[in-house]
Amino acid sequence: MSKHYLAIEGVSKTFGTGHKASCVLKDVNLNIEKGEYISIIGHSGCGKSTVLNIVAGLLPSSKGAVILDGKEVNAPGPDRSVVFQNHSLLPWLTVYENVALAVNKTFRKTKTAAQRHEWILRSLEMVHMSHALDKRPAEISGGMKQRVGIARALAMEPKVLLLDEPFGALDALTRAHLQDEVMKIQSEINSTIIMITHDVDEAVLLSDRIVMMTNGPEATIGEVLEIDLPKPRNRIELADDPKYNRYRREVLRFLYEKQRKVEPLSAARKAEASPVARKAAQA
Ligand SMILES: Nc1ncnc2c1ncn2[C@@H]1O[C@H](COP(=O)(O)OP(=O)(O)OP(=O)(O)O)[C@@H](O)[C@H]1O
Repeated sequence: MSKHYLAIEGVSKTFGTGHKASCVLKDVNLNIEKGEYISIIGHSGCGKSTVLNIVAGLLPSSKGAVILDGKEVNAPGPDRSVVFQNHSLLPWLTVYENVALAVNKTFRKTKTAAQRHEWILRSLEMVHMSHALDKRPAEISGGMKQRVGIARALAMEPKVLLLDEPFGALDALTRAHLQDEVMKIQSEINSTIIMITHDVDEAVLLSDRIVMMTNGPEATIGEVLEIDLPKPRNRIELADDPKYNRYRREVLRFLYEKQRKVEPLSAARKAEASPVARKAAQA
């Protein structure tokens, strides 16, 4: 049995069968310790969400296994909660009720009604949403909805919090506020987090390690970068920190030099690139 808190062991994933089979992930291996903040970064379509969905138990792997705290993951469970880029709150329930739904289900047998109520209030307080308990999702901003989604996910006290581009749909300022809040919450409750991001600064700012994925098909982990910066981290101070900038450059180098994404050429650009077309243009 794995001695690590979370182990992704030799995970491969093929979608489809026969001549339509496509091997998206090949032999992904990663060990994560309790309280670690891991970011997964890689070009669009390489398989980041597939990894996250396998850890969440939403997708089965074709080969290999995910072991969480000594138990193999085979299905979704309350020990892993997921926050997606676009909030998944129920529109007919209030902020309080959205969190209550998860809390009442998870702690039905282990907490009294009064304890559950306190817990819902505390979870919403952590993300500064106590002022909007009775509002419905349509009455609050995108950033606030994402806060409630995070509160709901944390309220279930998962062993691992899985964040799939949680700040991706937010404007830069809201994004920065929410990143700071997540950093603070993580330092307070020591949660184990796996986050998918496309944002290099976000990855360096928040993570203990950045997992960089190669391009698909048959994507796997190319490099893992340890971020040895003291916490709590301050985005303004780090902007001039040589170590921070070196980490940033290393991720950028991986993405834009080592794993440069070659987009398929459009018909027009292909024609432009052909020697005949170039000659014709020069004539
Ligand atoms: N259910 C599915 N059936 C078939 N192919 C799938 C399925 N889910 C994902 N794929 C394919 O697997 C590949 C990886 O997809 P995935 O969503 O994991 O990538 P990603 O790195 O998260 O992309 P992005 O950054 O754009 O969100 C893509 O080519 C996608 O089309």
